[in-house]
Amino acid sequence: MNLRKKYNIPSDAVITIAGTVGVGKSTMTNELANALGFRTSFEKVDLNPYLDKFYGDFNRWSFHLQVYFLAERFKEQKRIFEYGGGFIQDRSIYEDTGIFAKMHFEKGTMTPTDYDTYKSLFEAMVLTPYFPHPDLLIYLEGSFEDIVDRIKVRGRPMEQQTPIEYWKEMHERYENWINSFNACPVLRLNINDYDLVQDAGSIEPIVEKIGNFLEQTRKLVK
Ligand SMILES: Nc1ncnc2c1ncn2[C@@H]1O[C@H](COP(=O)(O)OP(=O)(O)O)[C@@H](O)[C@H]1O
Ligand SMILES: Nc1ncnc2c1ncn2[C@H]1C[C@H](O)[C@@H](COP(=O)(O)O)O1
Repeated sequence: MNLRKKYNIPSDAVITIAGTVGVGKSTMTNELANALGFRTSFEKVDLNPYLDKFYGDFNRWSFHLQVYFLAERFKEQKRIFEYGGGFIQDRSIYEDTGIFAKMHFEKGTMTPTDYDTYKSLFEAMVLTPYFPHPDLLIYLEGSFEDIVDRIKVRGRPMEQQTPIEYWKEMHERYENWINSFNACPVLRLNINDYDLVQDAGSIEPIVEKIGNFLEQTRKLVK
């Protein structure tokens, strides 16, 4: 039986997968979309013209990269809106501003003027009808050691050359960020509690959790 129907997940739901670099968002996006018969919305890392340059020189490229990501996510958001939902989205727009832009500004690798410009652009774009909040944000969490191992195994060259302190800082910021995030309902999943790579069957308990969670949030809204 179709897992979406079995667990009563609306066909127009929009579910965003959040979490630090390497935690397993893309893998989860693919598996969940397959299980639910949903479309996917991915970050296109290979086609990003700034990402490599950014890792080589944060000061020079952080503003360009944030503006590029913002434009890409806005286009994706519009696509999701036009299809009428039924999407799994790899990373939320909230992380761009709440984690990345903020971190680069606070560490001094984005100037205050650039950060202000970015924030006003973000606010102007997000406050449009194309930006309904997702029905659910799934937050993937795990130990710093496990996540760094995954970054190493995946082996993107630009990420291998990045000092480990960068990933540590990001891991800590994510924990703080999610604890105060309230733009939409959040379901937290620990990466030690499932294994989508070795065990294909581990997606069903996750879908069941999502179904139960959405049902609870529907009751709260009524
Ligand atoms: N459940 C899992 N168990 C083991 N390895 C995983 C799991 N999920 C993802 N991985 C591996 O971890 C690495 C990062 O996963 P990915 O989905 O690309 O993360 P993200 O999109 O969050 O950066 C990949 O090499 C992927 O195969
Ligand atoms: N908003 C962003 N600013 C800087 N870097 C970013 C941003 N969004 C994604 N990234 C980087 C981090 C990774 O190197 C790649 C892809 O992210 P992943 O978590 O592996 O999907 O882009």
